[in-house]
Amino acid sequence: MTTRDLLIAPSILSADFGALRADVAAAAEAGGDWIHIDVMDGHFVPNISFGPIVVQAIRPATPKVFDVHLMIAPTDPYLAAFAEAGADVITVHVEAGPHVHRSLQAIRALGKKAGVALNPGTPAEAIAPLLDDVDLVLAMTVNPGFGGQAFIAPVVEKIRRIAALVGDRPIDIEVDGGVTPQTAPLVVEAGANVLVAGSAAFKGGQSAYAGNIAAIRRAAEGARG
Ligand SMILES: O=C(CO)[C@@H](O)[C@H](O)COP(=O)(O)O
Repeated sequence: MTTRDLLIAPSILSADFGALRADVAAAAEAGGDWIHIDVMDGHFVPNISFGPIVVQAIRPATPKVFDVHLMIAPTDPYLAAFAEAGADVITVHVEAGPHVHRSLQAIRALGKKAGVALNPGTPAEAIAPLLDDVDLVLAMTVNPGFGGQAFIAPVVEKIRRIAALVGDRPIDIEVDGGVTPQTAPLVVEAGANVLVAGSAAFKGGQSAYAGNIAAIRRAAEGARG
């Protein structure tokens, strides 16, 4: 995985759960660079999605990077299971527990890329003590738990501060929530390079995925100059 390349990561929360492996394959073939996988526990966020056995079940769909976003607390008892299931990047929330360094170091010890996510209300400065332990920072532009929510525009300035804190370190800056061809240029201009898109990628059925992903990429590339 190359850092700071522009990457589009379809979020399978908006996929067809009745045919999930085939829909993941379709999103990858349609041009998704990473596959974004939202894990929710009904405790850290008010929704429940799936666990490591589903990640394992869809792993054969594509060799592309599986970007697993854990919206669960606690995280540490489950890290090894997600690594074994086929995650390539594992992201934990800074708000999910008091020992985030321990979680990030455990992810790297499992041979995986370590990400830290920030809810919209968490200041950018929360990443400052973590920069030596992360490969990715995920800025949520919705409160996590559901697809199809409205983009929280004030987070764009926070992304700019995250980019300044990251500097030239090889750390990806990912944005998730309400990403569309309209909002993608805003977050890319602020410094993001990995764009997660759920409803905007999966709308219209499989025949539309390639056009949906290309539209987000085109809009984002325009903002990179
Ligand atoms: O993590 C989440 C929601 O908690 C996201 O990954 C959503 O799946 C994004 O969906 P859209 O806002 O793009 O529809």
